[in-house]
Amino acid sequence: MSASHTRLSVNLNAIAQLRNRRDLPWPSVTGLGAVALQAGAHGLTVHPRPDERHIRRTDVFELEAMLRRDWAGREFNIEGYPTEDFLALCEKAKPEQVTLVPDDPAQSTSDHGWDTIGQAALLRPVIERLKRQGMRVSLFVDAEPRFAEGAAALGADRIELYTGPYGHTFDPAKRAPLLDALDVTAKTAEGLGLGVNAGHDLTLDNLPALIARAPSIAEVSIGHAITADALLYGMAETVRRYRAAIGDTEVLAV
Ligand SMILES: CC(=O)[C@@H](O)[C@H](O)COP(=O)(O)O
Ligand SMILES: NCC(=O)COP(=O)(O)O
Repeated sequence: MSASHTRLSVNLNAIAQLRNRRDLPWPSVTGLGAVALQAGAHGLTVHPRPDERHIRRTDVFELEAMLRRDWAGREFNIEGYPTEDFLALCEKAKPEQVTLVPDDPAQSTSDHGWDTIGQAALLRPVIERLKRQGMRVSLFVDAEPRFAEGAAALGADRIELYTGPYGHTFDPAKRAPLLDALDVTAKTAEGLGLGVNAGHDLTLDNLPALIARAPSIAEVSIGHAITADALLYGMAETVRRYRAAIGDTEVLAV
């Protein structure tokens, strides 16, 4: 199998949510992040929401310090809605990538992408502000080519394809048109010079068909299913299984 283009970023939200059940420091967000990196995850992703239901500001800075200290070459990806607080957090943590997500604070999870055309006035100055400070900017979008076109016009570096509808579909026949939409949006983005990430409800079951259809996807960020599988197989073995599912055979320095 030829080396994959796709890399895995492990989202630690669910680990943090489990930790927050008690006033105790375990399961350790940094500890399990380190296990994931040791097993070859290309990076770590967090989505610090305003209510700190899972990832806390303190987690962000502990992870940033650990990555900078111990994991040269691995990436930190911070996701969130561009409030002033969120932008200030990113400017302090300086992750390699910021993924902007149009979530309302009351949402239970991310369930749609940006209207990169209708919300251009909000997004453009934010993208410029983050890029000026050396952070790569990715915009979370639904699988519609027009949103990739809007992201390119705004000067974003990447899009992240919202794969929730695909992840919620288990019938291969019903998955086909969803894969078509993801593929055409990815190809539209690439044709405009954008990188393509993907995420939300990706699993060991649905990843191979997605990567086979859109092999140019640069990064998949996965948290919910990886955490569920880690309860069965352990984090290290789970990361190895997800890397195999995306065809990532790169030998990384540890
Ligand atoms: C943007 C996205 O789809 C996910 O990365 C998001 O982080 C999920 O958030 P919760 O973990 O809070 O459901
Ligand atoms: N951007 C998607 C992500 O980071 C994790 O989403 P999920 O795997 O928890 O659904």
